[in-house]
Amino acid sequence: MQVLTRPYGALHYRADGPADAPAVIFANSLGTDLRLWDAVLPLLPQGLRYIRYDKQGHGLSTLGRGTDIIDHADDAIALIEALASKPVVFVGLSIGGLIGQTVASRRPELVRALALSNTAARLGTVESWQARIDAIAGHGLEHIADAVMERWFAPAFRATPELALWRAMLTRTPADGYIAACKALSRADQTAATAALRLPTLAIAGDADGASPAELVEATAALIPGSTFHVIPGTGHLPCVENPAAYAAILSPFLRAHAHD
Ligand SMILES: O=C(O)CC1=CCC(=O)O1
Repeated sequence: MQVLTRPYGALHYRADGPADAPAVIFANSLGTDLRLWDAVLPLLPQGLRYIRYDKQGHGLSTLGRGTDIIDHADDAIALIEALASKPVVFVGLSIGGLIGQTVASRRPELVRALALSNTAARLGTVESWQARIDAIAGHGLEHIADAVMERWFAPAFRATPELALWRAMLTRTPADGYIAACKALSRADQTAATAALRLPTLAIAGDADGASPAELVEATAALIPGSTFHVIPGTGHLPCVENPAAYAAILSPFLRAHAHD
């Protein structure tokens, strides 16, 4: 078990690949843990150091404050500083993408390239996040789980037995950790900061994504000059789970082009 000590507690991470290799860090979405990347990692280029972690208040990581996107960016910065000797490629999905945008704008010297998956510079509204917080505070995560599955996955994947595992991952997320991240999402607006980013950027969307529709992902990518944008057909919010081969086919050339000096 790999752990980074933080001022508020412990961050659970996993690093695979040679310790001295160029590093790629993965930040996952609301209600998921680092297993989000299990299916796609074996399909990515060998010889890189792949670092993934449970956001604070998710998976095995303890919760600090976590109600501001900067709290989460500070965790990612601490991981990069502890584990990587050179700038990393940052791959962020959904809130993980907002964390990546925040790290790239606050500490540009740490990020050499950015992969923005199923994310945007702003996700949802203050009202929609408050409604979700109220629902969970009143009835728990089970109450919202079916609606979340409809945003996470396209109908074909929702018909598979694997759906139950992802639903369990969501409902087992600590409610306080989930609510803290919802508060961070409700406040986060990276639009101006992301428009000032100048680094190689790849954006990935799913055409059945009910949380960050493809047009929204494309609009965020368009803020960064030179970015490229890809849609994976037949996938929802978590295409690295639904179609890892297609996801790796898009991400791998980007890593080969940008992970090395
Ligand atoms: O749960 C959802 O609606 C999907 C999602 C929104 C932000 C995030 O990280 O996941």
